[in-house]
Amino acid sequence: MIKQMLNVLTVKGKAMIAAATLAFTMSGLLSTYLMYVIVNVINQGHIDRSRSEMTVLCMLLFAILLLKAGLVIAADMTKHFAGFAVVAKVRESIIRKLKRFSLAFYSKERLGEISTIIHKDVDRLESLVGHFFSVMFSDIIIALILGVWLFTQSLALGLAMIALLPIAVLMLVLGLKRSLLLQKQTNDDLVDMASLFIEYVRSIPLIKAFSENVDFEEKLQNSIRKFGTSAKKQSKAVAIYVGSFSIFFELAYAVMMIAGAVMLYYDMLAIKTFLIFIIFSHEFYKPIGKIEKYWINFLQVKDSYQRVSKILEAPEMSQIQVPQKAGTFEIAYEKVNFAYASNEFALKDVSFELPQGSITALVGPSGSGKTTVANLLLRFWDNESGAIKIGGVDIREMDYDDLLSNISIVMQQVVIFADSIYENIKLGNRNATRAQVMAAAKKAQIHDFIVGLPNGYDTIVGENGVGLSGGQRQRISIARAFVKNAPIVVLDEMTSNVDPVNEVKIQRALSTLAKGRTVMVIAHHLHTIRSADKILVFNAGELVEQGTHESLLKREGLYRQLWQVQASAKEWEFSM
Ligand SMILES: Nc1ncnc2c1ncn2[C@@H]1O[C@H](COP(=O)(O)OP(=O)(O)OP(=O)(O)O)[C@@H](O)[C@H]1O
Repeated sequence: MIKQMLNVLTVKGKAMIAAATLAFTMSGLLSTYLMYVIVNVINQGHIDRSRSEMTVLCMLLFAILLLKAGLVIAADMTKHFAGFAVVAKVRESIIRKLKRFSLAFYSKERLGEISTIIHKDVDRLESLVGHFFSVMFSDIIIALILGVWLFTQSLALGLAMIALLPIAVLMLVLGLKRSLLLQKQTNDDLVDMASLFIEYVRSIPLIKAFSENVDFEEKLQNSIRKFGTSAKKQSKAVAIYVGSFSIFFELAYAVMMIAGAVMLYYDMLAIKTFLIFIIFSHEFYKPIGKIEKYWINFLQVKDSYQRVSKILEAPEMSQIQVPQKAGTFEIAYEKVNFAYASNEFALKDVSFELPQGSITALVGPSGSGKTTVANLLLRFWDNESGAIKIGGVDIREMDYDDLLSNISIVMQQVVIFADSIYENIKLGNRNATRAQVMAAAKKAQIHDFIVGLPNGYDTIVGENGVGLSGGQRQRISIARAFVKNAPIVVLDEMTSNVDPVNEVKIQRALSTLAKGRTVMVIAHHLHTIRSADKILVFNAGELVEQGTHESLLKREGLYRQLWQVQASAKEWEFSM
């Protein structure tokens, strides 16, 4: 696992960990050397020596202290740099990967998971790989060096020093394994309890409206009790194994002391050697005493590491080696079949064409597959069979960034970032000048609104900024499409009601945007797309009719029915 985690690091990161380990090791060894000098002084009675010798000794001690302080500062800095390098590298890799997944990857649970990974898991990796590794490695190296040295001082006392360690470590490992099993149960119970709490909070309005919901509350209380019981069971197990480990660990030291005292009594050991063992065995025992801490850290990070690896190793959307470019921008769907993994819905043998520069509307009952058809063009998902072509080139043969650069998207749910309006529009084209952004906003009918804001184009919107209405958001999104100036536009018409002024502005902006481009509109209000060049009518994943508004009305088909339903709904609205 250590090896896998180190893989997260770049060569530079690994070098920084090695440097931090070296600095910590040297600093630790200097501390022991300092102690050794003092032991020697006490043992050999140097106190009576000449003044000049004492001065040299004091200066040596002082130099060692200074060097040690310098090393600690260097080690601390490098370990933090290594930590930052981990965070930056992992987050960058995740961001790069996220863009390369098809949308099938992003289920609702995944979104929560990704956010946990980016925030919590990467930080944990940082703390372990960056901070913990160097300290742990140096503890082990120091212990090994001191262990070997102590054995050369006295083999017998060395053996006494380690006599009980295997039992202590065995107790600890067995206990930790049991705790691991119990931890899984505790975690499962915690997840159950948390989900029930979320469900409870979400349904509070319902619970308030329909008297008390005794059953639900009882379920919640049971889950709290269940979690409490498993948490207690785990704490008990942990206390028992930590306790037994401590007993054997302390006993190991006691055995060494007793053995040393006996050897001293029988003149088998010099007092200085005994003194050395008493002082330096602490450093030798240090990493063993910290095993539990290391283990717990590893367990926490293991989960985080696995979640991070799951993302970094998840299969990406297929990328072509020698990408092709589209020269023209007519679109063709040829016998396209596609199904989501999670439900029955499927697009069946869908074929149609969108001539370059024309407006095509996708209509049909809710759930008939209009959005799915549009999403396939953006390769949010890949079709299973058939082909989608732009200018005769299969979109899977195009470079993905190139494909997206040819398409502007105006969706219903407009994502506004917590930034200035200017930056939000510029998102459509990073190279756009301020004048181009303003020209786009004018064409999108949003310029007047923006200049009326306190800081004009520099007003911060989105989270913690100025709020925008649905209509204004959509016009920002249209402005983004204008600055992007892509030859293809995919448009999801708004279903929610906007006020008549906003609606007129949006319609005007969209008409300007559509000029000279190949436009695919997912239409919900049939009256807005009457003048489209072509209307494609979908039903349950199949393309059932296509033609102009007039030609489709003449046929006694689904379009006519939908038209009549919408017309009668309007009449009903007026007669209310
Ligand atoms: N991400 C998804 N995962 C699984 N199924 C999906 C997903 N998105 C849509 N579907 C399903 O595919 C079917 C078609 O959905 P789609 O959004 O394409 O229809 P639509 O015609 O655009 O509907 P609406 O007019 O209501 O927006 C629906 O049954 C829907 O539940």
